[in-house]
Amino acid sequence: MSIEVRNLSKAFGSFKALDDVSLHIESGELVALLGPSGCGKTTLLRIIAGLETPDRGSVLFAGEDATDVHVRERQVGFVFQHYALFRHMTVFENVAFGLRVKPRAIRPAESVIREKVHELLNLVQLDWLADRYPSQLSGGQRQRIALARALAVEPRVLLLDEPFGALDAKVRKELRRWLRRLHDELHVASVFVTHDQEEALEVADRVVLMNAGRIEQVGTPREVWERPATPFVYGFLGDVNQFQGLASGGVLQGDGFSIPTPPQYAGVQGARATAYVRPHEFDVSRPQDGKGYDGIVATFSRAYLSGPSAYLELSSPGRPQPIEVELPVAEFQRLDPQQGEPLVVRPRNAQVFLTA
Ligand SMILES: Nc1ncnc2c1ncn2[C@@H]1O[C@H](COP(=O)(O)OP(=O)(O)OP(=O)(O)O)[C@@H](O)[C@H]1O
Repeated sequence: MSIEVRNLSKAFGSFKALDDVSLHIESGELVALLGPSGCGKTTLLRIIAGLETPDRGSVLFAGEDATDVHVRERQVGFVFQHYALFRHMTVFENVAFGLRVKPRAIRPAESVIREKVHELLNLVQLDWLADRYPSQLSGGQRQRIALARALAVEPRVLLLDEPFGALDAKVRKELRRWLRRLHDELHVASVFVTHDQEEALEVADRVVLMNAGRIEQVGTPREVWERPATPFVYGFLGDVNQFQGLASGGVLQGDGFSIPTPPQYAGVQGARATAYVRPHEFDVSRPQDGKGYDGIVATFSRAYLSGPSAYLELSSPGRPQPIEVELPVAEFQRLDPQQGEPLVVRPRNAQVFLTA
């Protein structure tokens, strides 16, 4: 079932937690809400769930207005980071809970409940833990049981708020791949909140980048990574170097470099602009005596190797931040820079935004 939110706004006192947010999520899509702490991700999820009422705007499920539908009738399944299982109930009883509390008229027979719970426990691959209590499970197992419990009532949409946030990095990685496979089997619309960009880019069909109550960009992981729409998205998704300059006639002229500006800035004359360059988007060489060079002269300070890459830090006069460069290890070894040595770095690729 598809989810649509239209022009949602929500304020807490004078603080705008959501400011005119619109979004469409297709049935079968797994969408990540990604952004820094406090940007409104959870508020958006809670409004979709029906746990929070918007000041303005509407929520539609399968094209029908659900804004005033009570949380119990929305058929949403949700899993929160600290959504504790019932401690006094076994795993089996936890998963069965949502079915057992249904009104008598629509409550399934005991035999149907048993079958359904075992089916769900098999789905999350933990049927062998049915008789245990939550305190006898690992954190990852608890989250998978919480998910099984959310799925028991056959939700039309699945909402997950940092479901793996409290777990260590290795377990998180396993669980998010597992979530992807599970989502593909279930084919519901799923929305999960995260502030971990790697998690969002790896798992989601589309990523919604949020900042200060607004959506900055919506796109596939590749689109948002390769073509960030705003400086905020650039800075949020991975490391990036910034270079100030003046944009005129289709070119950003900076200190020692020039970079073409996007077509929409072709007519701009003498506007202040910033170029965003990822660490792997530089060529690095030694300045050659007597020749002019096209590039930024910077002093090599240090480097470390990690996997196939070398990460270099260079300083340049007038720049408070070092320039961060990533080179293939073999190239770094060929160059073999010495500490304090001047090098020339040249952006191969950059995205330019006018500076407000
Ligand atoms: N019930 C509330 N009363 C007052 N302020 C609230 C309430 N709920 C949320 N806020 C504020 O609204 C803003 C958005 O909160 P929200 O929980 O949606 O952010 P988030 O992006 O999910 O953040 P995090 O990643 O830290 O969970 C925050 O500044 C928060 O303090």
